[in-house]
Amino acid sequence: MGKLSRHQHPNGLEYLQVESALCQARIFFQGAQIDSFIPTGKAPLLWVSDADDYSPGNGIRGGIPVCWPWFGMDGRDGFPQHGFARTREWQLLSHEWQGEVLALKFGLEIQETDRRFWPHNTQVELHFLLGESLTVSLVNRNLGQEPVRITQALHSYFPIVDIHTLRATGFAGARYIEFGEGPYAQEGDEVHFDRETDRVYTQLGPVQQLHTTDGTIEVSREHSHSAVLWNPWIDKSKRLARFNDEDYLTMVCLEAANVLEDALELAPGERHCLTTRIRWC
Ligand SMILES: O=P(O)(O)OC[C@H]1O[C@H](O)[C@H](O)[C@@H](O)[C@@H]1O
Repeated sequence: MGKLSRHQHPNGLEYLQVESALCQARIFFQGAQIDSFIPTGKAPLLWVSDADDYSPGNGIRGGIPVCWPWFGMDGRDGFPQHGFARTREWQLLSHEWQGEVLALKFGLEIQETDRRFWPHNTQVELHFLLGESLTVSLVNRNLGQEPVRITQALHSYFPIVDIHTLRATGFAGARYIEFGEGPYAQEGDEVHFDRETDRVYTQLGPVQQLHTTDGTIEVSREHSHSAVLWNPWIDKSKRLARFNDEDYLTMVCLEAANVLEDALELAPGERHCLTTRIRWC
């Protein structure tokens, strides 16, 4: 059995450290945000900016921020981009070793001050399976009497060595909206990067690959037909908080989502589980 321990970052945030025969991982209570996952004998599977100081109240620039209960801008005054879940404290509900695989469950209690953003009676949990691969599930339950609409994403940041040589595959047949325009039909199966890319894909198949010079990362999704593919390129990198000007060279985001026509419409009593699985292959 591996080891699970609780620590505090020098700047205040508390986190869980996981060490097992299969992997090492670090998960912060703020946002239930994993910022490091290293399968044993392999390179890190998640990217995080060294410009981030892990100060409380900001989402960490890397790993997997949870965008919930809306993705992007809600449009209403004062509603934060990508929802509020990524900057709130989550609670650890359970941990269970399944051999060398660790299962962790976190829950978010909606505070009174957040009721203006989210007056609905829902339950949200984030589940991790930490083994040779990383599986993350965002689980929603509608406990109220009215249908609830949610848009969401597991905003995964990946290390890709060099954006100029990255090939992202698995996009054939999908459609995307970019910078508010489209939908465009995806041409071919592959995406290359030579400019700012901010695509919201729909009708997307369940598995994509990121081919880097260090190996191929496979990203698969369940109960999700949409994903976001993002690299800020040169100009936007200069404007982003907790991000170095050159960081765009070594990261890409491929975010398992339920957005646009793939948004959740949860009927009373309904449960939905968005899952992403990430591994070197
Ligand atoms: O800076 P953040 O609020 O974390 O957002 C980072 C990025 O998230 C998504 O990928 C959006 O599609 C981008 O437009 C946005 O810039």
